[in-house]
Amino acid sequence: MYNLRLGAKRGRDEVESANKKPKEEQNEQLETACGTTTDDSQLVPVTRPEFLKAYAIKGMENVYYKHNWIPSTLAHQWRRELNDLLEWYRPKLKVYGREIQQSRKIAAFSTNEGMKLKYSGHDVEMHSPFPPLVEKIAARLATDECLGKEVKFNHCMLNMYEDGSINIGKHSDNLENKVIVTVSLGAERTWIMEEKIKRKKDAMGNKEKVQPKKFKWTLGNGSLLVMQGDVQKLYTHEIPKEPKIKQPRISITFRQLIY
Ligand SMILES: O=C(O)CCC(=O)C(=O)O
Ligand SMILES: [Fe+2]
Repeated sequence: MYNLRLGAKRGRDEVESANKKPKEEQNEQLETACGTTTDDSQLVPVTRPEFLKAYAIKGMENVYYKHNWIPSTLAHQWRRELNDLLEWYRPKLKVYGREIQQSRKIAAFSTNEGMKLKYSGHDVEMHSPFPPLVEKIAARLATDECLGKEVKFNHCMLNMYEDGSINIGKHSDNLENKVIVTVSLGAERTWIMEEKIKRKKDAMGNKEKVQPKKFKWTLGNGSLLVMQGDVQKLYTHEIPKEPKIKQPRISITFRQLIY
């Protein structure tokens, strides 16, 4: 079980400043997938009891975190190699009719050529198949020692954080992402998940004050995070800016996308 820092004071400041996020981040959840295949029989969640038991995040369901999945030297090596991919680019998002360039570079891949993905008015540049190293990492995830052989991914999105000035604002991913497995490579970054709550109004029409539960921990170099089930419906997640961090991080988010 990984040790969490819940609702720490420093976290609060970070969450508040992350809330004043640039407009480019605001609509990140408005992602739509389309294509021709909806055969999701191949898309099964992680069920391996040993993994689920050992790495469950306390206080949440369907979120799992393994801090030392691979040795840190290997993680650095993978990051350097992925850094040289030719598919990295900065998406141009349309927000309230204006075009804004996202500060975070991404690279997107699918196993099937027909997969199309859109977010914030932007058609994601999708490449197929997965690059050899990404394929190798996916195969290492899908073993009996890790997630289990049956856990396959049809899409992955890589994110590049050159340093702590690059963040990802508070968002949830589309529910069509049945499973998201994130491999973190490089600089350690803070990860915050926050419960989504619908605040009721009182007789005067004022919204009730409720403190959403927050979960916050560090995503280590070579770590593994799994989100599945209802997680996107129940929680937001974000990686705030951390100006003191000067080192780069790349995340690979392996996904099972129904499209
Ligand atoms: O970089 C990460 O670990 C998270 C990225 C993320 O939330 C996303 O791509 O939707
Ligand atoms: Fe996300």
